[in-house]
Amino acid sequence: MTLLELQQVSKSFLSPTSETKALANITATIQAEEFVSLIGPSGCGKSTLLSLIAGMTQATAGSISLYGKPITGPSKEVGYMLQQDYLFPWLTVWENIMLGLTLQHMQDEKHVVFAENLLQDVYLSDKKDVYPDNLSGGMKQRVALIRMLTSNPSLLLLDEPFSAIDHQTKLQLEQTVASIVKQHKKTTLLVTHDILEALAMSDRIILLSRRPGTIQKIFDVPESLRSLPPLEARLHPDAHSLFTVVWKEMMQDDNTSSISKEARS
Ligand SMILES: Nc1ncnc2c1ncn2[C@@H]1O[C@H](COP(=O)(O)OP(=O)(O)OP(=O)(O)O)[C@@H](O)[C@H]1O
Repeated sequence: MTLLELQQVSKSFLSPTSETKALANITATIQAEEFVSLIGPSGCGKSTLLSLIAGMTQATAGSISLYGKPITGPSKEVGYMLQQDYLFPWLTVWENIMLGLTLQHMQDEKHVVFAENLLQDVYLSDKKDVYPDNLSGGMKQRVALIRMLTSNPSLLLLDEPFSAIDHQTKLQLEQTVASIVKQHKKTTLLVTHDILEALAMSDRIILLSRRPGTIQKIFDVPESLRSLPPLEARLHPDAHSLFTVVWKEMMQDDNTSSISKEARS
């Protein structure tokens, strides 16, 4: 079943003196319960695409629909999580989580119990009354994850949620996200710069070209990786051979990006 459909989506940012073409003619569909990663060189429009799907900005051309209905603004059906947690420092963990529900008028018993269970799943029940300043970066991201999940959105948009934390915590969080997404049958679109992370977590990987971002290539992740938890998938030989394939494709388009400069230096 198709959950998300993008038809010829383009986005330009206009200023009085210039126009930045961020995305051009993006056409793609994402099926319910699919996990898709979005990769591509810096500035190719990955975050812009997520904010369009989240209904935070409007496309310049084309259409985006969720369950066949056009996206016209933010919706309860779509959860959005960024690199930084944006927890309110003057609220406790539990108050931060409840705020999300209150703002969406969803503070009923069913959702409160759901939030309590999720908090338990990520081993943070004992941190309910703690303020964010007393949490590690990984804990803050887990709270932000639960805050997003409590309203039970169908589609999760994750914009580099693991990039601001240390490597060990990132690997643990990948495991947590993968298991929650599977257990709760979510559809997920993840923006990442980490090709191995994309291979370890996804069913498909969409590679965007450099700006204006167009779909350069879509990779199907083989069952040998999809059947494994991310930590094991990262270590599988297929992940390493596919890494090379994806990397080469990325470099074909992008001889001027910071990544290729780094690789050549
Ligand atoms: N609000 C805005 N106003 C003007 N230009 C913008 C705006 N948001 C993004 N852009 C531009 O659009 C292009 C795409 O930006 P975007 O942040 O989507 O890229 P990205 O692929 O997510 O980059 P990165 O991987 O570095 O996070 C960039 O050139 C950026 O400067």
